[in-house]
Amino acid sequence: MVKVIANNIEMRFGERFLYRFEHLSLAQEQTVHLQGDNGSGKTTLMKMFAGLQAPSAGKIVTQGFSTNPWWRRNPLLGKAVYLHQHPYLFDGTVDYNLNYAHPFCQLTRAEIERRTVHAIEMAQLGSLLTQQAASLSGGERQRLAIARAWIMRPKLLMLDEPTSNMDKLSQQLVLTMISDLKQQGTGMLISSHQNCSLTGLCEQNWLIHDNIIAAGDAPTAPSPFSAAGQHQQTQELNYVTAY
Ligand SMILES: Nc1ncnc2c1ncn2[C@@H]1O[C@H](COP(=O)(O)OP(=O)(O)OP(=O)(O)O)[C@@H](O)[C@H]1O
Repeated sequence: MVKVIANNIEMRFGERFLYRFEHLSLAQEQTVHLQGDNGSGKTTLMKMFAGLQAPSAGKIVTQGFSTNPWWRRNPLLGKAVYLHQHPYLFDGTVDYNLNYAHPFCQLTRAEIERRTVHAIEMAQLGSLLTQQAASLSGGERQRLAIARAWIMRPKLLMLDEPTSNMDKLSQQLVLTMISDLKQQGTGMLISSHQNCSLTGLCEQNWLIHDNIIAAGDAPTAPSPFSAAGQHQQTQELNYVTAY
């Protein structure tokens, strides 16, 4: 079981103090909704859990990942996938972007090919395969980035505002891919300001407020596939920080 554990963390950028917390961890088979106002530090937290940003103080350790190659100093890089709200796509076609990650997948060639065909279907990218990725709409870019991640079947996935700017159809397609990854055991940290189509999948909630991060169970939600999937947060949160 793969796990990232953050202990006694403090995060600031110069004079800008974001938060302190004692302990938070993200493991496979765990799905967390990360909430907070603009600028509260959601992206920063996800980057820390993906090994892309070092905390100002404290320690982030990992469990269960394969040994790190000598040339990669950070044990998290390349193992936990972070998807930005405006995902980075490579110059080239949609097809090229879908195939780009193949050499980094720890799956057999046949399995990768099978998953690629399935991802194209799920994200409805079939008619866009020869189109330049740079010319895709915002929603199509997100679908492509999530399809690319789905093919790799990461152990941990950070999704930064994954459904912002998406219409209902794109949200539904992304929901199908993310639900599928959840069933396959991928641990996920999903950020959004409000409840969205994906938050019904989360069993935990981390809320950034007043420079602390409160962790608690997410309220029981109706199926995210139903029209009433966008539920209200009502449950009280347990504060895990004590500063
Ligand atoms: N590399 C950096 N250098 C300086 N300040 C930064 C850096 N990265 C982020 N910040 C600042 O830290 C704060 C938190 O940024 P972050 O992007 O994590 O917030 P967020 O909760 O994801 O915001 P939003 O909901 O608007 O996307 C912001 O005030 C931002 O300007």
